[in-house]
Amino acid sequence: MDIVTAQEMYERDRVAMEAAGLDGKMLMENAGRAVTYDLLRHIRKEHTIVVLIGAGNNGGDGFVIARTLLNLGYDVEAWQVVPDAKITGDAEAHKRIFQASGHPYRLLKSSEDLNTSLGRADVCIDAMLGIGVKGRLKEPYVDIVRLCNEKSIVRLAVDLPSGVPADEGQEDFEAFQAHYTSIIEAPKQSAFLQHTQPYYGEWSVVEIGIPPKQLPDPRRRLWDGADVKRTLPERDAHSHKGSHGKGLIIGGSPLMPGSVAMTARASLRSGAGLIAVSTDPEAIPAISPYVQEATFVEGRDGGQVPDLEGYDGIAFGMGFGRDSKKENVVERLIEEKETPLLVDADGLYLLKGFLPALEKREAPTVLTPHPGEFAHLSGLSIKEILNSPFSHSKNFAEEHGVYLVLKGPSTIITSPDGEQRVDISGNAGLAKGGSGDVLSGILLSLMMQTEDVWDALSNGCFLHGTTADLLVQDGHSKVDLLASDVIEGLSRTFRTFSS
Ligand SMILES: NC(=O)C1=CN([C@@H]2O[C@H](COP(=O)(O)OP(=O)(O)OC[C@H]3O[C@@H](n4cnc5c(N)ncnc54)[C@H](OP(=O)(O)O)[C@@H]3O)[C@@H](O)[C@H]2O)[C@@H](O)CC1
Ligand SMILES: Nc1ncnc2c1ncn2[C@@H]1O[C@H](COP(=O)(O)OP(=O)(O)O)[C@@H](O)[C@H]1O
Ligand SMILES: [K+]
Repeated sequence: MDIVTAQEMYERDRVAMEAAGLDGKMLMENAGRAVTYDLLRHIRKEHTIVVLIGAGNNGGDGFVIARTLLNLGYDVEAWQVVPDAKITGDAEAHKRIFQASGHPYRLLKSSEDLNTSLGRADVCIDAMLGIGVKGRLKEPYVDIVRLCNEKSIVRLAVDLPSGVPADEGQEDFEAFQAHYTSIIEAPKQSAFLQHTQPYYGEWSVVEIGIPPKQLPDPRRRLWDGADVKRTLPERDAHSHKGSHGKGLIIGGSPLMPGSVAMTARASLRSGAGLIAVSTDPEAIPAISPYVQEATFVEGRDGGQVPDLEGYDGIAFGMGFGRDSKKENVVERLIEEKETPLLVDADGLYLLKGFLPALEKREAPTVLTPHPGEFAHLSGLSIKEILNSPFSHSKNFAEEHGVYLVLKGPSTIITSPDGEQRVDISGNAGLAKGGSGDVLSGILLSLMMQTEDVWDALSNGCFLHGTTADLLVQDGHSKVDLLASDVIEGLSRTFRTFSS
């Protein structure tokens, strides 16, 4: 499923109109009806419903929704919150159809009247502003949004909660706080940002008849279970351990043995053929009982670099420590340019001074920062990153020729040529030390089992988050879930998603 900016959405509407001959009124009818039937999942027959209708095409959708609900016999009060002169174009055409159907609407004169109406209602449908919103809300919307947000009422939004910007990059806004949003045609960037996503509540997307084959590709999409089923490689019946990749994991230290232990175990649970660990010798007794299938390599005494040859993939950095005396390892890893390399955690701190050297690498380089680590690497602030994660990830991945996995509740995976995939699986149970180490192990393993690193990374993020979701649905809670539970839970996820 594509993820779009407001501009890209307008382009889609234009394609539908010009290339396919669907006119704006048809699209609005389709949108309003599709949204109505989607919203009905949250409405009961005995509910009293207020539909709030704004000045643009989002308001036009509102007239279609109000009419459809009234036609179906629901108890609806349609409120036009702007003067008549503001309702123009397709929205005006649908207002006329609404009136011709014999339905009355109320015109907002004072927010007091609306307040009384909202006080009686069970459900409020926000069809005031959509992708056309610019800057902070102006009156009358500010007042209305505040009234709605303070009422104990089911709040449903059409396309976007009014006031939420469609695109990344805007942090100063006030908005309708939806419990559920019915998104038209494609999710907008703001459905995935930490500061805007909570306004959507739960959401899903309705199809409105725009012909998919004619659409420009935004090179930005949601990666879902169907994508995983389609792309996860099958394990060949005639394979041997060498067929599934020999991986090296460099990390861990006497005070942080668990990190590398979990990366190694997650890697093996995700199908890697062989895993070798390079760690401080003092850490080995803590690691080996947890992951008996792994072997250990020599060469971490006194800052030595282990032998890097003969591996199908290397993961570096988890629990490694940030002592700059260990930077020689980073230099050597970058030189090993034909082996795929994943860098996480402390490795990302040590990598910062060597970023320009990354472009010499021939095999894929994968960086898996959370926003704090990405801030360190990029020199941006965490706030800047959270505000515009799509564009900052894209710029960084293109500039340094790397795959960037920017982790968070929505994880954005960017390829060196700037294509982006978003994984929204997972839950707050993963917000715990160790989750990232497990993810690195899964990613290393999947990278070694296919030629397609891009799919491997997307699938790895999805399997990691989905495992946490399945565990929380059955047996665990978000409170008790541990990173090591996710490793053991992978069995079930692989059974579900591999063919
Ligand atoms: N064919 C199509 O295109 C289809 C479109 N569809 C639907 O249309 C929606 C997009 O419609 P849109 O472009 O009319 O924008 P929309 O969000 O309704 O708002 C525009 C109005 O908002 C006002 N306004 C802006 N900022 C403001 C602020 N801060 N505070 C206050 N007011 C502000 C602005 O005022 P102005 O700046 O002009 O004074 C203008 O009057 C889209 O989300 C989807 O729901 C579907 O029906 C499918 C077919
Ligand atoms: N609230 C959340 N919802 C979904 N996934 C989350 C959430 N919090 C964290 N995660 C996931 O958990 C992992 C955390 O990684 P990271 O921050 O590196 O953890 P650590 O370094 O502590 O192991 C990432 O994959 C991230 O996407
Ligand atoms: K809206």
